[in-house]
Amino acid sequence: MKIFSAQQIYQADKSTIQKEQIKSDDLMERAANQLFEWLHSRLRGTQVNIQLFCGIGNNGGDGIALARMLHEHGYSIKVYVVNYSDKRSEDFLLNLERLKDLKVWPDFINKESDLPEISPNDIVVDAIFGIGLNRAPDDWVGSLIAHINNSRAFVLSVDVPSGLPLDEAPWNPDYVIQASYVLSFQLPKLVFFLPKTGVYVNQWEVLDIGLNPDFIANTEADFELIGRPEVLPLYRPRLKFSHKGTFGHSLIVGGSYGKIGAVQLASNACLTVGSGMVTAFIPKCGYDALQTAVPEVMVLTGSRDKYISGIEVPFQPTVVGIGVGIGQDDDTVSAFCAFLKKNKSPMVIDADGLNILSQNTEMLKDVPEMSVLTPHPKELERLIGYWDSDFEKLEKAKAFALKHNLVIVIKGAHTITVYNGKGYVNTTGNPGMATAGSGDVLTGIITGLMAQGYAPVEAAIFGVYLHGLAGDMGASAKGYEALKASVLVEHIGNAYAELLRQPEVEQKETN
Ligand SMILES: NC(=O)C1=CN([C@@H]2O[C@H](COP(=O)(O)OP(=O)(O)OC[C@H]3O[C@@H](n4cnc5c(N)ncnc54)[C@H](O)[C@@H]3O)[C@@H](O)[C@H]2O)[C@@H](O)CC1
Ligand SMILES: Nc1ncnc2c1ncn2[C@@H]1O[C@H](COP(=O)(O)OP(=O)(O)O)[C@@H](O)[C@H]1O
Ligand SMILES: [K+]
Repeated sequence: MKIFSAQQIYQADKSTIQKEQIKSDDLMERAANQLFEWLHSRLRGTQVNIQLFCGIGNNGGDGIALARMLHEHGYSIKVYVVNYSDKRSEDFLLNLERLKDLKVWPDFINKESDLPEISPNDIVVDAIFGIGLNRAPDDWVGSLIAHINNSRAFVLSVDVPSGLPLDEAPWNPDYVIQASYVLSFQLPKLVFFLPKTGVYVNQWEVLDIGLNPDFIANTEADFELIGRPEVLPLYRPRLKFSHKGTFGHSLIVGGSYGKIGAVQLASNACLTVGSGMVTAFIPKCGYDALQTAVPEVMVLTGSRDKYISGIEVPFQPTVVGIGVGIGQDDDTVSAFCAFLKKNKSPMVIDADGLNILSQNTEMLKDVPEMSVLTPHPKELERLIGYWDSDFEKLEKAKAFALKHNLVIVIKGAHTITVYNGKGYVNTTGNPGMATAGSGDVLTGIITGLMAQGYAPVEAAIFGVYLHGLAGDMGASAKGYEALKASVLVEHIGNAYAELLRQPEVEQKETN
């Protein structure tokens, strides 16, 4: 699903109005109808107090129109107009008149007003600011927002949590609605998925208000949300007469004394995701352990006992995954540097492999184009420098990826794969995956997919999704706390099965 900027959403609104020859308040009516249906189908007339806080723009207009529909269906409502500006939108004013026609009189909240009482049992509808927010809310509006947040009521935000700008960090983190649920129009917003702004969104859902589908299809978006529909077409089915050579020979280079497990996890994941063959290159100390732990993986060792030195392999791997548990010993840095100069295979680079690159930036020119780098935020910062906001982070990562023609996988709750000026936002995974070694598993997965012929950016997008799905299935079986990285590997097969599962309706039809 595409993720549009605020500007693109306004253009989509405009093109819909033109194409369908409707008025902008018709679109607002549609939006409010969708909001109403969502709420009504859940409440089914339950007598709960619904307090609607409406701004004076179109987001407020949505709230006022929703208030009318709730009132007409007998709900107990209280409407407040948050009067933060005298530049009221036409559709807001139109809907305010329609509400007054029903003899519903909103209270106006101004600078001087007392904050209304909100019970934890109330439902709050937050329609103060939408995507038009372009400067810091006044302090009195911020205080109202903080008051709503402190009420412990269920807060339903219209389109976006009020106070959250779409393209920069909030001016004051306390002046943003902490939404229990966000009903967002047509397309999800990038801020829902970024670490600093996603915290304001507990749950979200998109409401289809029928914006011009041609416009959406033909407009290039900087970001895309990656769910099952986006991932399924990337899957490469296995053919009957294929053999292990068809699915590539992966080389995993890594490990050091005390960190051989990282290679075990990565090579096991690489094999489990379907690489035809996997060879691990490790320091001598790990030989017995790795051969015992994963007998299917072939093992080569360097000349030193505890660290990798002189990476010599007697074959040309299809793909190389390098860096997990590798450390930063001087010999290892030299070995990595020499290996980069002679290596001809595409690469996946992780962990200390990335840290070595950050400290020896001249090595970057030898990294094969289209390689996949998989940094967590700290590793990314070492690579591209400090950022002030998630938005700056993404811009810098995009520029770095473009400059070196690389794929960068920024790991996190919503891992974002950046390539060729675009960002692909993952939707699978859970906090149980915040555990040692889960990144090593991802390195193995992406390497193993590239070995099977997935293009690097596809391997990254598909791999991140599958890794998260394995995490979700692992968490269902074990719970968050007990989810270890090895459990992720165990669930790779289930994740494939889940991805390829026929939807239930189709199954019924074929039975
Ligand atoms: N345009 C359309 O056709 C549709 C718009 N819809 C709604 O319209 C919203 C956007 O509406 P608007 O563009 O009116 O913007 P908002 O309702 O988000 O904001 C209202 C206005 O306040 C001003 N403003 C921004 N920051 C402020 C601040 N800190 N203090 C005081 N004033 C400030 C801006 O000039 C802005 O236009 C969407 O989020 C959505 O809820 C929906 O009704 C669907 C259809
Ligand atoms: N809260 C979370 N929700 C979803 N996925 C997470 C979360 N925390 C971590 N992950 C995932 O777990 C992996 C952690 O990788 P990394 O930080 O490299 O760990 P390690 O170095 O221990 O292997 C990443 O793929 C990341 O996306
Ligand atoms: K809102």
